[in-house]
Amino acid sequence: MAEQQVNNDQAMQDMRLKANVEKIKHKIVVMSGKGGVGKSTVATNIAYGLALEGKKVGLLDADVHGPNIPLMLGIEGKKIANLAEPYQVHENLKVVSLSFYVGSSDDPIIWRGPAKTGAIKQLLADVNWGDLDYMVVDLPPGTGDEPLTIAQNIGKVDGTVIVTTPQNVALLDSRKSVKFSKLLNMPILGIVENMSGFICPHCGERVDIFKSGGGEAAAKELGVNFLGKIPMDPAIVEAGDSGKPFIYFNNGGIAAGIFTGIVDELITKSEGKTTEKKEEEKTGNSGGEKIMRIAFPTNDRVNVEEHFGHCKEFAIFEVEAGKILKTEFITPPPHEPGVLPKFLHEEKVNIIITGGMGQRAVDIFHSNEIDVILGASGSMEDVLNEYLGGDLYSKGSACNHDHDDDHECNH
Ligand SMILES: Nc1ncnc2c1ncn2[C@@H]1O[C@H](COP(=O)(O)OP(=O)(O)OP(=O)(O)O)[C@@H](O)[C@H]1O
Repeated sequence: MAEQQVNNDQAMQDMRLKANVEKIKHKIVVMSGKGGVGKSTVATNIAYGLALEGKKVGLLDADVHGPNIPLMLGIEGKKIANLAEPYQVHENLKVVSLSFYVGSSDDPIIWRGPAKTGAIKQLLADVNWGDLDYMVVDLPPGTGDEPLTIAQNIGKVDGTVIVTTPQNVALLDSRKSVKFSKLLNMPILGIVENMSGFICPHCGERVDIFKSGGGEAAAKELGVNFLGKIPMDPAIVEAGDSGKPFIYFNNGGIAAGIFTGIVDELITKSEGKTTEKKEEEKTGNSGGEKIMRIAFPTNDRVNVEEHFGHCKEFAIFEVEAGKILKTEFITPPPHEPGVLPKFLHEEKVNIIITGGMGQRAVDIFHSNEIDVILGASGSMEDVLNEYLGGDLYSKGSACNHDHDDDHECNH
């Protein structure tokens, strides 16, 4: 009799769970081969980024042993009045963490497999998630009970995001997650290489403290998509500790741009289309396509000259909808502070791509409505194709000496 009651209860829970997950359009599962690689940071920023794009999002912190998400969202230790209601941290973002249901946040959670499985199923079945565009699930590291429970109960998943670090062991760490995703029929949305290089807070330049590119190489070798390299940025820790995710502050820096790019790619992959807002950002125009004029300093008409202030000429590529309409070479006036930004503004240039430049010069270009991309070297054609393919981002100054035009970083 008692056994039948248990079976009935389980069947009822399965029905509620199914009804709940059917109301969620897209599901993204964030996982990693090992701990401490920034999985929760990536999951939180993805969820918040989707919410900022106007999507209705639920973030499920399924990391039974180290639920960090409440800390990152400033709701650590908050008591939930009604345990069936998720915590609303933004008008578009609801959060549920296992930490809501245990005593102190300092208490270690020691649960065995069946208890973990039961708790996660309950969060899916009995929390009032409502209609959602996305559910983002932050899994504990590895491939244990929790990932299995999620994969078996959440229904069709858009895919997994695998977070790793830049070192060589990334391949080893990612392999298990890739295998696990494939075994459970979860498509892989891509690998994120986190803590990849360090962004100098003084000049914004990227320094590769550890090795770089492990995650990217792992993606290549495992034949899966690479979503991007997120640098180590002190602002990410500060944001995490302040209770608002990094993407919320979007400081216009490299890491913020990469996070936003990842969110964008996930939307494209999940929904098969780019957001209208992003299209506008790409074209700079809410109507038709905008013609862009992209300038490179050059001395030989082939390669990018790293020092924009001392180039013989500027190559200007006129581009529309990713196609080069024309190329011209113009001779600049003698270099004096402020002269070249004004000159290029008059030439209707929108973007300058070069090797190095001081912050003061960058600011003057910005005040002349010209975007600056730094760290470029080699053939202009390759760099332009990288830019048009969306793979080029500003890496800070490419040169490692002080610029006469006020590059002041002394790291
Ligand atoms: N790109 C980054 N730059 C600087 N700090 C970062 C970055 N990514 C994560 N961190 C910091 O590293 C710490 C660990 O990150 P996080 O909790 O996201 O890792 P995790 O992989 O989820 O860990 P766990 O194994 O406990 O689940 C946090 O303090 C976070 O703020």
